[in-house]
Amino acid sequence: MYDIQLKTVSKTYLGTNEPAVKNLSLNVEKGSIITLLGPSGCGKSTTLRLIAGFERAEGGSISLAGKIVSDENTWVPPEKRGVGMVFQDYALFPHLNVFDNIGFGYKEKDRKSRVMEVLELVNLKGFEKRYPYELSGGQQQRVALARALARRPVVVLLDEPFSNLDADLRVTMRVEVKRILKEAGATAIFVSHDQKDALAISDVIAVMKDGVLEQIGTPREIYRYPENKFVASFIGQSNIIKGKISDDGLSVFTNTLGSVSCNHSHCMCAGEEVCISIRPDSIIKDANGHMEGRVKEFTYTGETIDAVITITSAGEEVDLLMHIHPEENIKTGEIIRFKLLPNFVAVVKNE
Ligand SMILES: Nc1ncnc2c1ncn2[C@@H]1O[C@H](COP(=O)(O)OP(=O)(O)OP(=O)(O)O)[C@@H](O)[C@H]1O
Repeated sequence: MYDIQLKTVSKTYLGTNEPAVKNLSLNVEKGSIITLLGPSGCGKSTTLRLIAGFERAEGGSISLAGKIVSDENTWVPPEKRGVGMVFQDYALFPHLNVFDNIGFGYKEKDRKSRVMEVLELVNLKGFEKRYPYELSGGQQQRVALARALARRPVVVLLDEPFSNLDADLRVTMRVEVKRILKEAGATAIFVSHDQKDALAISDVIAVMKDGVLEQIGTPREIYRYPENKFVASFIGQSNIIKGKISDDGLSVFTNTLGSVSCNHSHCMCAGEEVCISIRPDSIIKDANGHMEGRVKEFTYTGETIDAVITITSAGEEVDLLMHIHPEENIKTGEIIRFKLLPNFVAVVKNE
């Protein structure tokens, strides 16, 4: 059962020529967390606003919990859609304490017990009398989430909820927000331009570009089998190299790396011009490796050494980014031998 269904939804803002969202179709299963991921201006927030009812689509239909809330004949206003929103700046009422922020607009008989229930869910029991200015960023975000969940919404929409948090807290809150949403059994859509947030929190990632859905899949599918160059480069680091599918269809011939075995996620024909996406972790430094490259530059990050090596073959040069164990000592100009592991080598469309 889908809690959220978008069918060929489009939206063009007044005074603009290009649609912000073009023919977008999306199904979100009940209880799952999906992230709309993409660069600035790709239409993520517009999609969220269309679902919430803050914007009106000019085509297509939107259903929440099986009921149409927007199509050419139907318009359900935002307050009747059963949507809980968490904004980037949390949008808490500064003059209300935590209890009243969470219970704001909630008029059911169980107000007190419901507020206490969600306070417990977000680990803020004992904070009910504090005001937003007396809370840390992470605590404010928990209050915003508790407020969104209090009314038992059909779906929770979160617009860049981690962007105001510092790096450490961001990592903690990813785990915490996921736990809270899962415990509440909520169906949620996140909007993010941060691939790490998306990989960590989502059951499904929908990658967008220029108002169009480029690829949708689990974090593993998206990372391992990117369908095109944009997705490969946007999610994680990737080396993109041109090549041609071999006659048996099992590998790709490249000028610089020779024949490379790949994970084929898409049907490719022998002789087809493609690209391969090689994740840096697939390039393994190995004294017995059958390929070699010269270290062009490197950066020590603590967890790894990010090294760019130049491979020269048949008069062609290509730079590859690889990860080297941080205990290793490498020098610029040094020749290192390596091998390629096929795990994170994927064939992507050459477009
Ligand atoms: N109210 C508006 N009027 C006109 N154009 C708009 C309006 N809101 C957004 N746009 C345009 O629609 C496109 C999509 O914007 P949107 O805010 O959905 O992108 P986004 O992916 O959420 O970006 P960001 O990550 O920067 O928030 C952009 O080109 C933007 O300039």
